[in-house]
Amino acid sequence: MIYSVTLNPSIDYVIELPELELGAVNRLTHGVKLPGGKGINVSRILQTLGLPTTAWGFLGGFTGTFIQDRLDAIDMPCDFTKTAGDTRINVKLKAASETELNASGPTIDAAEIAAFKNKLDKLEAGDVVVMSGSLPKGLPNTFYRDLIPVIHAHKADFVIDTTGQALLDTLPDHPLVVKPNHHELAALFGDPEYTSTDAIIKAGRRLLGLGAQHVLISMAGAGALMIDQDHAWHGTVPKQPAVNSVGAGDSMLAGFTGTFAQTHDTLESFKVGIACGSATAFSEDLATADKIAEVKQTISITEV
Ligand SMILES: Nc1ncnc2c1ncn2[C@@H]1O[C@H](COP(=O)(O)OP(=O)(O)OP(=O)(O)O)[C@@H](O)[C@H]1O
Ligand SMILES: O=P(O)(O)OC[C@@]1(O)O[C@H](CO)[C@@H](O)[C@@H]1O
Repeated sequence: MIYSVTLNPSIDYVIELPELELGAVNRLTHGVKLPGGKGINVSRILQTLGLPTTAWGFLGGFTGTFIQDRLDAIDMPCDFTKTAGDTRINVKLKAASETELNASGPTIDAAEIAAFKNKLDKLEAGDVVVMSGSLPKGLPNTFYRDLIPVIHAHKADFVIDTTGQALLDTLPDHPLVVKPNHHELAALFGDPEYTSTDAIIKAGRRLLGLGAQHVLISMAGAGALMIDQDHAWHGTVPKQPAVNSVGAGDSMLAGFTGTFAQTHDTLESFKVGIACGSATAFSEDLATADKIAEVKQTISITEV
């Protein structure tokens, strides 16, 4: 089972207009409300792939009810902890360029935190916990890290989608996979933007040396790299107009983690990860199974 943890879910209100004029009344040409938050996106893709998943996190208020209803409608297994505050609404504005307005979310109180932590008792050996997204108010910055000993005590693996020092701090605990994009990787080691694949691979190997089990480096339209103890591979992505960047990284992480948990086949997991990421980039919402299968056919992987 793969459990996703979304401590700060959101309704993603995706709106479109030809051009945004600040200080004026703007009329939308299109608007859609989606259940969002990085972990929820991970679980949605896992479910699309037919892989077992359960979504954990906090939901509250009318916005929380909306998300729960939308997930129930697709038969997503969920076990959210109820919060007194309203789950946030994030605005994803598509005009000449994409702008995201992410709210801070409700404050979580001590009783709600304790109720959430009790869920971890359900973990079994071989499960994976994917923790991603921002922390709502009320939770300490160490919240994700503090869950790791509990996850390990159940002989389960973990993934934390984070960046910077928070990412480095998790490495000694051997995350199943880390997924920086190439800009985040450069920033991590205080380097300027990398200009060669070799330099990116070298930096990726440093993350392996520090404890990551797999390093997945996404490079948007330039494809992705996968590095493990024995190999480094580059995967191409197909050329199609990208219509959506929201959730592409989550989709990639879901594709890799879910496939690896089932098969322990790094190469196949890498391929599925790229297919899920790119299929979402080419779709208005998260990728469908058909789109993932179509995109997967076009990916080629080479050892580098
Ligand atoms: N323009 C694109 N064309 C094809 N595939 C893309 C494009 N943008 C993203 N992808 C796919 O999605 C994956 C993740 O994208 P990206 O490198 O932007 O990660 P990220 O920065 O974590 O994304 P996010 O915007 O979700 O935070 C890429 O490796 C690729 O497979
Ligand atoms: O504010 P956070 O928690 O960092 O990110 C939240 C978010 O932007 O991430 C997802 C895409 O990755 C969206 O569904 C959601 O709105």
